[in-house]
Amino acid sequence: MNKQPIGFIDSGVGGLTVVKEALHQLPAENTVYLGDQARLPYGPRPAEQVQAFTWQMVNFLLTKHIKMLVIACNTATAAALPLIKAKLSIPVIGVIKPGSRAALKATRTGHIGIIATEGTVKSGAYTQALRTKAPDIRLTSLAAPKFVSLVESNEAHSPIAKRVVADTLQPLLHTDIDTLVLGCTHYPILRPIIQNVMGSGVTLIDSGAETVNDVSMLLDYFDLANDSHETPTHDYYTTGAPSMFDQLGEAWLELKAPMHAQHVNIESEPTHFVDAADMPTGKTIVVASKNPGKVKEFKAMFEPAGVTVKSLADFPSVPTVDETGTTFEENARQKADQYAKDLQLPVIADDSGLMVDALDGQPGIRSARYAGDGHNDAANNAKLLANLADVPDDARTATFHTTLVLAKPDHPEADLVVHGDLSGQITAIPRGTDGFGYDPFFLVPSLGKTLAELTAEEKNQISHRGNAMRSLEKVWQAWLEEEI
Ligand SMILES: O=P(O)(O)OP(=O)(O)OP(=O)(O)OC[C@H]1O[C@@H](n2cnc3c(O)ncnc32)[C@H](O)[C@@H]1O
Ligand SMILES: [Mg+2]
Repeated sequence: MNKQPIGFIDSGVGGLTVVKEALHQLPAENTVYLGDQARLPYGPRPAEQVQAFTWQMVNFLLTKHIKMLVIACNTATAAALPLIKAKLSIPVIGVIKPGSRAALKATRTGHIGIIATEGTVKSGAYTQALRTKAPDIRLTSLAAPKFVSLVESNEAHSPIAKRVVADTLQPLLHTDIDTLVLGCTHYPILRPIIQNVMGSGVTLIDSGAETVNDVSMLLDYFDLANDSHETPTHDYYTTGAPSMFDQLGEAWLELKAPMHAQHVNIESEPTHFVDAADMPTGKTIVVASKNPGKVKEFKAMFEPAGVTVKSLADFPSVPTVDETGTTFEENARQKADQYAKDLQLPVIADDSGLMVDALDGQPGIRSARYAGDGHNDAANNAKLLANLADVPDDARTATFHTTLVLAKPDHPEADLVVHGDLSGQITAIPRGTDGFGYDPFFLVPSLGKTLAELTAEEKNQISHRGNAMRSLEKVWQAWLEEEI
């Protein structure tokens, strides 16, 4: 007895045509499904990209402890099945061979038609699978790239669908094809229209449904079937919008209860096979910034200690957290706490800025948008100079400040907070070309240079951010390892 779920992956909702058959043929099995709707369609993508995306889906489903994987997508099967099969220790089943077998069984004229995505047609996977078994079989392949979007946009029963299907299948009419392989798991949703266009003399082969026969056989062969009498669970995940997934899925599977698909982000999953033995033993921390300069600095600190560093660029769909606090610390906490909660990973966030004494600490937390929303350094500098026009040299003192906050998911009380400062003076004339922001106007009196006249390394030795990082260096490891 094995209660672990069977995993199904597809570029969208099409793989549900396989799940439908699985629910029918294998009603005791637990299932987990992932549709990569955010990156659909797979059909026109290069094979290497389909392989990378497929690995990301597989790596996500492996975290659900699946006992068997069904690649319920012809494009992904064509591009990645052999690679994935070679690496995983669980049985992996694609949709192409079962579909081919059924087509050979069905044909009488010896002429089989195949409709599929461009990627599947180009791969020649069906031709190869069919010719291996029947070298003399006659085959006509046709790409039907528009069908996937018809299904995903819930147009499968509309008059547009009828027209598109009729136009696309035109080249197959008036041939002696008596069997047509629906070589994409989305296509069975269009089955009545396809059948109508092809006529009743043509047998349609649903590659996905045929696949479930193999799943059933392999469950028995490997003694993996679930013979418990508990009510099975069916979990659905999509990288796209769950509401759309639910709508299409509930209708197709004729569910009585709501589907409740969950949104997931798989973009940070590895794009290749990850051997459990190669998994980083350390932890992951996310830098709450897309600024590559900042990310690089944090990598230099964390990675030598075995910590994987990611940034917001690795999680494109996580909602942006606004800075609405009144202090650097409030802003940094806000970002760290919210991103940690959303990503369920430890996060480091920072907030920094320039405080000018003669301006009562302005621009302060508004440094990035001093001259208005957006990050316009030139406009910010111009406003700063104008406001300091009447202030004598010795009164133009200022401080750069950084607050860094490390947060763990759902435990804001355990935040680790460090600060760093750098004192200096605002010059009237800009000097130097390095750095960013207010650097050309920020004079470090002990060096007689502005920050823009220092190399990145020299700046880091004395800067507010460098000082905060040095404070953090002593304490972050203990904090990260501490269980809460
Ligand atoms: O929050 P992220 O996306 O990381 O980017 P940001 O530009 O808002 O970055 P900060 O909060 O760290 O900085 C706020 C502003 O303060 C100024 N600033 C901060 N550190 C600076 C430095 O080292 N040199 C010059 N200007 C700096 C600069 O104008 C920044 O846009
Ligand atoms: Mg900021």
